[in-house]
This record gives sequence, C-alpha cells and structure tokens, in this order.
Amino acid sequence: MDNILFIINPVAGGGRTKEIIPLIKETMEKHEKDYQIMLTSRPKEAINIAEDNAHKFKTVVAVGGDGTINEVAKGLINENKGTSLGIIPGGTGNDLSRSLNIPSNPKEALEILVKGNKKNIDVGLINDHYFLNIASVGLDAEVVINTEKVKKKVKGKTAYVIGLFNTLFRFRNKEVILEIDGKTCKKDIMLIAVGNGKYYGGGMKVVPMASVDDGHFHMCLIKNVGKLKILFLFPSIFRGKHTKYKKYVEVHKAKNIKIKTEKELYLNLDGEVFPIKNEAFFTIVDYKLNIICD
Ligand SMILES: Nc1ncnc2c1ncn2[C@@H]1O[C@H](COP(=O)(O)OP(=O)(O)OP(=O)(O)O)[C@@H](O)[C@H]1O
Repeated sequence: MDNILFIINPVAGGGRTKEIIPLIKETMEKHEKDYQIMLTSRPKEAINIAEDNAHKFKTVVAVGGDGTINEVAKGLINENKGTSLGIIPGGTGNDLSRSLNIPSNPKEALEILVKGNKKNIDVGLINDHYFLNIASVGLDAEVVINTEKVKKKVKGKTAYVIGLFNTLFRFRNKEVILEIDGKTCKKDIMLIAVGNGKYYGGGMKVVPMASVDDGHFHMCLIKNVGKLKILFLFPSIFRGKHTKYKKYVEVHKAKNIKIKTEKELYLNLDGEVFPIKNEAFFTIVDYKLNIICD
C-alpha cells in the first residue's frame, strides 16, 4: 500500500509546522495519495508514534526540525520494517535536510516527497543514541548549554551570541585519548564533530567532506588553538573553509571512533546535550535508513 503518515511536531520552528497542514492536505489530495496526519502532544512521542505505525505505512514523514526527524527515525529503526522516512523541514535549524538537498520551503519539500526518489543513508550510533546528522563534543556542546540558560531571559540570535561568549570566557580545553579505527593518539582539543551530515547549528558547514551514504564518518577536530584563534576560525566554519587551516584543524575518515576522557564531556546531538562519562563510542550501525530526498 502506497500510504503516507505525517507526524507533525506542532511546536517545532516556533509553531510554523501547523501552517504546513493545509498544504499537506492540498498536495496529498491533488495527487490522490492515501495519507494520515498525527500531531505529537509531548516531547519524544514521535518515537512511539513511528514505532506503532511503521508496519502500517510505507512512508512516515517527520514534519519538524532535526529533533523530530531524529525521533521519527529512531522509531523506524527500532521497528526495522523497511519503512521509508520522508522529511518536511519545519524547525529552526533543519541541518540534516540541508545535507539531503531537501528545501526548507514546505511546498518544494512536498514535491520531492510526491516524486518519491529514495536513498539509503547511514545511521550513526553514539553510545546508545542513534544519529543521522552530527554528534560533537567540546566547545559547541557547552555553547548549547549556556545558550539555553540565556534563552530564559533573551531570545533568538542574541541568546546564541551571549551563550558563545559566556562559554569562551570559561572554556577549558579537553585532553582526550582518541581511537580512530583502532589507531590511538592523545589530543588536546576544543571541539570534535563527527559527521554523517555536513551541517549543524543552523547551517554551519562543520564537516564539509561528510557524505550521508558513504558508510563512513568524517570527523573534524579543532585543536586547542586558544580563544582568540577560535573566534578567527568561526566565520570560516560557516562556509566549510576551516579545514584548510591544517595547523589548527584535523580531518579524519573512519567507521569507529572512541573519545576517552577522565573528565566529564558533553555531547551535542542535533542541539540536545548529554553528559558523557569516560568514553564516547561512535559507530555506524548495520542498518541503512531509506530516505525520500532529491
Ligand atoms: N507537542 C509537543 N510539545 C512540546 N515539545 C514537543 C512536542 N512534540 C515534540 N516536542 C519536542 O520538541 C523538540 C524540538 O523539536 P525540533 O528539533 O523538531 O524543532 P526545533 O527545535 O524548532 O528545530 P531545530 O532542531 O531544527 O532547530 C524535540 O525535543 C521534541 O521532542
């Protein structure tokens, strides 16, 4: 059965996903598709909705930001029924969609969905969390934590800028033991981003060489360059040009990566932050997720 379930996070993108509903209905009816729409009522519910419906629908579409996509993907991977994942970007960042060439304009994204071109993409696992886009440790995870604190008082980009400077002011470099496909080395880092996708933070091309379907992670490591130099590097990260500064930035390609530390590290997984004790183990799971994209 060629049926489609739309799982909509009504609070993603500050609520703009709700405005996409009439467009979904119009497009599905125009193309005579058998479809259903469900709205989440609480965080993480998209995982359960996807799990419960994976066997009933050929395609399950996440309508929301990267958090919603991760939740729907998790439900589909858990059920392992070969259900395809569709994406209508409706968040603030939409970073995975960028790597998959899915436009942020919902009308254009729906056209891609109706066309139905498919691609099998890799699924990353960091300890016990699945991820499709980027998982990172170090400076950026601390920026996310500090920005969340600032957001209670200040909104939007200003909160991010204040969060960034607060973090830089207090940030201490991280000494880690890295194991990249079995090879061990000691590093003094500010940031490590492990990418299946290329973008995070709303369009920063932090892992420019990443490819969602090459069976590998691509890793970008920013050494302990000091607070002034990281500010100098920052604009080049937006454009993905930072990797040319080889004195400060290392790139690696691998299937398995371990980051060991004696101190607590924070992991940034598409804007959600988790503490990590002792070890972060990144691996590509033996499962490809079928995605509808351009
Ligand atoms: N009904 C709901 N009420 C409150 N929170 C919800 C609801 N449904 C989902 N959520 C939570 O909303 C959070 C944010 O979702 P999502 O990342 O998709 O949107 P966003 O933050 O606007 O986008 P982006 O990550 O692209 O910036 C997720 O953690 C998700 O669990």
